[in-house]
Amino acid sequence: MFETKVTAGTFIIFASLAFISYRFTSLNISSKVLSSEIIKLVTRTVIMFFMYKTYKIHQLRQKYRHIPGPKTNGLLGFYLGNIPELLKLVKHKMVPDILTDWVKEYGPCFKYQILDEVSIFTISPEAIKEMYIDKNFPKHPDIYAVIGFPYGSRYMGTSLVTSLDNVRHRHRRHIMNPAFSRQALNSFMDELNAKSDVLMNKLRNLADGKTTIRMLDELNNLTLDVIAAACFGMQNDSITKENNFKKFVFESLRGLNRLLFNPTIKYNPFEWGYIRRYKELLNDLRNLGRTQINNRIKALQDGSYVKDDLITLMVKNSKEDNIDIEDLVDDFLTFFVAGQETTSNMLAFSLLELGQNPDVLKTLKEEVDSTIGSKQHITTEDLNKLKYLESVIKETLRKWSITPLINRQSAVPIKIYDFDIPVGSEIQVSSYVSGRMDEFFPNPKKFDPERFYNNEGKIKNYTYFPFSLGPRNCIGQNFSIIEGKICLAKFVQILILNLVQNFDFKLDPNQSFEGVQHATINPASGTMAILEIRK
Ligand code: HEM
Repeated sequence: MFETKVTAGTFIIFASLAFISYRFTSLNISSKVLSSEIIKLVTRTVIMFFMYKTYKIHQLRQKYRHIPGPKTNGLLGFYLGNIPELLKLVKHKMVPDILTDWVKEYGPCFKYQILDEVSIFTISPEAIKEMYIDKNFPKHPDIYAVIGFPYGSRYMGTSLVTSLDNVRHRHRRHIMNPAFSRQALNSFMDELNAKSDVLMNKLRNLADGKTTIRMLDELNNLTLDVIAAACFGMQNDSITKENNFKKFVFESLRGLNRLLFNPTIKYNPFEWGYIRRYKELLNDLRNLGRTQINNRIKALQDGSYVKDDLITLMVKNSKEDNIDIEDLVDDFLTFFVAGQETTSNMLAFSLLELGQNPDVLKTLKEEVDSTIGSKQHITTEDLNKLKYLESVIKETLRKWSITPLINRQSAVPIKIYDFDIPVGSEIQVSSYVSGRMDEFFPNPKKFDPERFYNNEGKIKNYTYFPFSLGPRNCIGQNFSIIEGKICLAKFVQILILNLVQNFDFKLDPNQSFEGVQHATINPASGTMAILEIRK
């Protein structure tokens, strides 16, 4: 949002300067007169721009004055909105924690202002249903334009996540859905087991009761390899080796996070070198994606054996759907951005909670021992029986919903509680915030998987939506739950027949047990754990 404003302002000033210089150069006027005239015109342009903005902000504030929200402070607050207090607050808290506090202070539907934009935030289950399911409001352009084209370079482009056109989205989603069907998920079980085994083997060598392991790093490698193999038929082995693909994916996410949290970075000349390198990196990453897609196109043309996986579906349907290779690269990258870090953070938070809640860990181990014992290849049937494990994962996503915020733009007028919401408003919701409301989840700071265990009717609808809702919900949600269950089951499992055993673990007490916000919410210290072979 902020970024768009700065870009528009800069553009207007540069365009005026270019126009003025052109006019005077063509009239052949002396440089002294030219500079004083330029100064006058620039001053007039700036004043007019400023007056125009003042009028627009005044109108905007009038439009939303009936909705409560944090007050803005004086004249500066009129123009900047709530930026000054937000900048103070984010030093100590994540944005979703600030929003949680604001719900308590201003009620379940409130507004806040950032420059000349007002955002509405709500936890209303009825409004969430209306926006995400009944009316399927489109995504709001601000944030998705940045993640589609960070620093003006194509990254996720106009992919399944970033597409603002619901009709186009429906079409593409329809093509990709079969790659995540029940049958398809069954076919991933070999890869999921195999990749988790590689990680467990690596961890066994580090499980000496002394070495502190940053679990998030290890889990990041696992989730990268799993998506690469299951969706795109790539065998990278990032768990045990460094490789360019891993480097490019992780670096590209880091650059995106920097931009999201500091939109002014691209106006800082000291950062231009970094931005140039970042753009080259995106280019290299897209080249790798393009090669992968071209290989599959060729294999299909040659009649070679190919798996009926996501990349095959994408390629096969691209011709008739008028999708070009760059669109395919957008989606290729999107699956890594959307599915890799999210799942590894979910797993790292699960371990962080299990390490702090020994009773939960004990119950989980008992379930894993009694359900799969020392079986090494976990099947779908095994997973279906691991209900407590599933509750552990669901509760992790309640307390630590990985996506901090999602938003929609109201396409028609709606009412949230007693407030009329004007058409075109940006409306934000957050499963993190709803998940921390006492009225929906009593004692919300407590990690309690029982909330989800045999949970028929226990959870109020539309108060828990870590994978979003409706036609634009997460296509990979079942995939990530299965992946999480296999990985956690193997982590705590005792394997007797092969004489290899997995882990007991304790958390390094000298770490933060809080979250930190990037594009996703991560455990602040990355879940530092010391492993021992399970006795
Ligand atoms: C714990 C893990 C995950 C969480 C918490 C999560 C969360 C979400 C959320 C909240 C959205 C909606 C985003 C929005 O409205 O902007 C989303 C969309 C999406 N996710 Fe996930 N996700 C996870 C795992 C995955 C995995 C494993 C994959 C792929 C293998 C994946 C692929 C996608 C895609 C492609 C979309 C866009 C769907 C569409 O608009 O049709 N996600 N995810």
